[in-house]
Amino acid sequence: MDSLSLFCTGALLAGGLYWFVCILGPAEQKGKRAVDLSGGSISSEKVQDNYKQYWSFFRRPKEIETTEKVPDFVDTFYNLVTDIYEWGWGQSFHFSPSIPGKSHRDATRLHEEMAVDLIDVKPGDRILDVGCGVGGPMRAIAAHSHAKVVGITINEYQVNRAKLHNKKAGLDTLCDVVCGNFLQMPFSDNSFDGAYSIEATCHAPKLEDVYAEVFRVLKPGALYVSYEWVTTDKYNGGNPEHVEIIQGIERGDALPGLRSYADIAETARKVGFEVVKERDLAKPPAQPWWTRLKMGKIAYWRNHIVVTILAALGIAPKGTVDVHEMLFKTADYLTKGGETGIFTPMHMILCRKPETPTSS
Ligand SMILES: C=C(CC[C@@H](C)[C@H]1CC[C@H]2C3=CC[C@H]4[C@H](C)[C@@H](O)CC[C@]4(C)[C@H]3CC[C@]12C)C(C)C
Ligand SMILES: C[S@@+](CC[C@H](N)C(=O)[O-])C[C@H]1O[C@@H](n2cnc3c(N)ncnc32)[C@H](O)[C@@H]1O
Repeated sequence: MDSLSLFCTGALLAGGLYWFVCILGPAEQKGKRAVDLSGGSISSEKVQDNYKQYWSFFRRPKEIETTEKVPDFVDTFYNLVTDIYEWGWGQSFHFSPSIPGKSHRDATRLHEEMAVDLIDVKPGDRILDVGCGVGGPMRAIAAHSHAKVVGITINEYQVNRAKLHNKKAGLDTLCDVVCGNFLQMPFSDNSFDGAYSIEATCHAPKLEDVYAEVFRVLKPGALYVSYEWVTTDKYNGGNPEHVEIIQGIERGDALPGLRSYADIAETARKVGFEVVKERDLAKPPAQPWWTRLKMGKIAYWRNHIVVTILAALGIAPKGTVDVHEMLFKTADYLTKGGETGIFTPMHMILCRKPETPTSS
């Protein structure tokens, strides 16, 4: 090979590698790098076992129905997926409607700001983020509203990630994060001026339990908004294809059982809330939320190769490949859920805690 063809081959290889890693690269450029993928709070050698344990819950559905076991199962799930989510999606672990001409990052931020705008918050108010993840929404909401946000998550690894991100963003004076169970929150009665939950309460085995806790900690007159994962009126439990899609979503997202849209307002009223507004934010004119999942398909293949190589080299924990594969399949089920219209991740409910207690 003469030196010119050697140079051209080298340049092509380098260009290809650059395209593969950087241009095709992760959805979120800042934050997690592939070489830092971990099993959250699970030690590297136990990731594979924990993944098997996660699946064993679904072989014994009764276990998932047992309320006390669910938070542990959800905690294990988030140890397994948090780094992959951050690496491939960003710091906000939720969907948002696509907005023509806007980036995913902007569409995500607008969806988060809408939540805080709905609960009518003033600068300096103390508000609660129920199921806060690594705090993407919390930071957008604090920066937009100047309210003080307290987030709660069951996963200790997420608490540490969220605190680190808050500090880096210079928002640690406005944002605080607590490790705890939203079914039994470590906060006093009547202590928050508002609350929101973004795609998190779907992990509660009984929605009533988490709504009752939010009701307890809110001040009278305060508002709570939630974006719920639900099946829509198009879902037909007698259709095997529908059942397969919904089961696929439940298994790949640590859900003890998806609820119907019709259960949400009923549950809110049952715990004492007044329902101010309820709407599926995915309905037209909103643009599809699942296009981002579909568009990322080539990057997911690239990620699969990267994860396989890193696990083979012992850089990523064994088991990361299985977790990644599970998410890959989940993305397909979610897309089908969106395309058929039987599922929405953004059924919005806005509730108020009455000024005076209602007699039951
Ligand atoms: C609200 C929840 C999480 C919603 C979403 C943030 C996540 C649901 C499915 C996830 C993903 C699927 C495919 C992954 C891909 C194979 C990988 O290469 C990069 C990360 C993914 C895109 C990942 C990112 C987060 C999701 C979109 C639930 C849990 C209640
Ligand atoms: C899909 S993530 C959404 C996170 C965040 N709202 C966002 O949009 O980025 C769901 C969150 O709910 C939290 N969660 C689930 N069950 C919980 C429980 N019982 N108590 C506290 N947090 C819980 C998870 O730990 C995770 O942080």
